[in-house]
Amino acid sequence: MNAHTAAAPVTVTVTGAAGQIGYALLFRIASGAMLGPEVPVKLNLLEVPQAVHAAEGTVLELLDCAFELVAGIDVYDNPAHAFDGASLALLVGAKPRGPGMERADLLAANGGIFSVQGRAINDGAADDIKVVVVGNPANTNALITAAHAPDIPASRFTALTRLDHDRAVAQLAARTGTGVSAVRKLAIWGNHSATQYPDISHATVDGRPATELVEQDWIRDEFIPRVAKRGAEVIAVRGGSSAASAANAALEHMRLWVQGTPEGDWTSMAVPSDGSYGVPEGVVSSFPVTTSGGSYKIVPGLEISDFSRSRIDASVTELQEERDGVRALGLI
Ligand SMILES: NC(=O)c1ccc[n+]([C@@H]2O[C@H](COP(=O)([O-])OP(=O)(O)OC[C@H]3O[C@@H](n4cnc5c(N)ncnc54)[C@H](O)[C@@H]3O)[C@@H](O)[C@H]2O)c1
Ligand SMILES: O=C(O)C[C@H](O)C(=O)O
Repeated sequence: MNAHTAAAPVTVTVTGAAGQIGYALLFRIASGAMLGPEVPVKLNLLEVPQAVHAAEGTVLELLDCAFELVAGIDVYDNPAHAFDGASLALLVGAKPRGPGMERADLLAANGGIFSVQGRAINDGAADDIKVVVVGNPANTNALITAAHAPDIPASRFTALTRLDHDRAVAQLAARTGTGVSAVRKLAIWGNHSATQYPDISHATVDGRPATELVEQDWIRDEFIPRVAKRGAEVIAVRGGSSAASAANAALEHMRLWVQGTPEGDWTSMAVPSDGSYGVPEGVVSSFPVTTSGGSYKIVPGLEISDFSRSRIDASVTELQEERDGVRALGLI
């Protein structure tokens, strides 16, 4: 089957389309890297009015690629129009963190964006809508978005921690002198922030337990902080927040959610907790998940060591504080 005989196009809404991540993301979605080579896409791009012109410039380039799978592209500055009929929504548009800023600084600045978009998704998106929030603070922004979409199951509102997952895979592969494809069953728990817990307790490298291949000191003193603070490292070295790697991770998050995780592996997604692993229900926390048939499932029954418990609890406490913060601001 080729693009011309395939099913109806899937409407994909991308916010922040004129930004750095948007520029690294849109061409790959349009090429079929997210939904596969047989699924046409209709792209709805949302921007603030002052950036619509720049987004239209990106559209010119998208058209110049002559991607066979693109069934149409529209640019909007009105969320109600941009989310109309959307099956997939990648909420990227937000103000990024600059040097020296913590994510908490962004809560008030970005929170308002997500309440408006949640309402628009509630009112106009397709029944099968799946949402990933990329804009920071991503977990709490997903919480805000879901809170304003009461007619849609909260489980459809997720946040991006696949970037942290990929960073952790790359660090573990480098340390063990293997390729990234040898690494399985890594997990990111908690918040997409410096408190996150990249966990290799259950990971394997070429089928061997990762914990037998690396030292505990390295895990605690190098691996965890390196992964958890990688966003700040990129900002310091690059002079701007990660863009192409974030776009790649957002695409992978959606690709795996729609197409399923491979047998014998997991991904990490921040999802509204169902109470698993003692994470209070409703808190949007990262977990190891498997996906199949367009649904995800938190990996059940993992043994959690005392060390892991304290790391997970610390990050979840931060998420609860963020939730209290946005509640105090009237955003949920
Ligand atoms: N979760 C992650 O792993 C991760 C990784 C990297 C970056 N981020 C976050 O992603 C976000 C975007 O980063 P970027 O580098 O692309 O930033 P950017 O400043 O280059 O682009 C952001 C774009 O969003 C647009 N925008 C702002 N408000 C909007 C709104 N209400 N509706 C639609 N568009 C809006 C801006 O006009 C801008 O074009 C930031 O919040 C950044 O911190 C998250
Ligand atoms: O850390 C940031 O502010 C950007 C992003 O969330 C990242 O992890 O690279």
